[in-house]
Amino acid sequence: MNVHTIQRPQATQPTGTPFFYCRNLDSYYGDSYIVQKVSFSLNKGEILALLGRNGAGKTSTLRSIARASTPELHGGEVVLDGVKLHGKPNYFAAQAGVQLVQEDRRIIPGMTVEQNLQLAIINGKKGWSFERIYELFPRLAERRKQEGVTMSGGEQQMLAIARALARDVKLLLLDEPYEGLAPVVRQDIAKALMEVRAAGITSIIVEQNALAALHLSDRAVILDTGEVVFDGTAQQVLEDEDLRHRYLAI
Ligand SMILES: Nc1ncnc2c1ncn2[C@@H]1O[C@H](COP(=O)(O)OP(=O)(O)OP(=O)(O)O)[C@@H](O)[C@H]1O
Repeated sequence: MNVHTIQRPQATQPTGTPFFYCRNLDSYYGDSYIVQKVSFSLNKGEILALLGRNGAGKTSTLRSIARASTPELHGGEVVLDGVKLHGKPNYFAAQAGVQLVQEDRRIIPGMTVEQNLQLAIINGKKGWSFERIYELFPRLAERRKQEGVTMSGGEQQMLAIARALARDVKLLLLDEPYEGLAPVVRQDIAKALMEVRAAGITSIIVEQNALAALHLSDRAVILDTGEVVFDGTAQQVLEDEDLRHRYLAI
């Protein structure tokens, strides 16, 4: 499948109470004010590309939404499916359905693919069955008895996404899912993410390869020095050369 030709419904700005929103997020590393009044919202089942140059604050925003321990969220609201994630202990976000797939993939050494999946569901609500996950990623099915860290980068990325799906994920946060992957493997990941989207799961993708992310996404938010400078559809960014040049250098 060519992701460039995927037909997507027209993305719209959420009206009423959106499925997900963050409002005026303020996050700090120590005294450094990094995420500055970031706000955006998403409809259920949409993919949002969170873009910007190096150091713009993409990963920090993603981590703030996931309520990771750093950067520290000092202010703002994060609401998913009507549930407030701000003002709660950090672990609550995962319980409420936020899953962050980090750039380094975090596959547990010494464990097989299947053991990595089993470990993911030891605590908390279960999501997709292993059968359904293996249908999405046949490569993982073939390698279920193989030690996870001995697989290729693409297969490890599949396992990292699979672990999130094994949990009851409502908002999938992907930090650089294409990092270090060959184009053909990126296509496999893109195809899987479109299937995840078709299953109604909402995703936010941070990706250096902005064009690839835009072709996959409904919506786009661009950050510059920790602030939102654009919030609209992915199509708008694809069509606006000035905008792309100014903030994404593409
Ligand atoms: N652990 C940290 N401690 C202090 N400052 C940090 C830390 N992590 C990131 N920063 C700073 O926060 C700012 C935003 O970084 P962030 O990683 O969120 O940007 P990014 O847009 O994801 O960049 P990249 O595309 O290069 O990964 C940068 O100035 C960075 O140096």
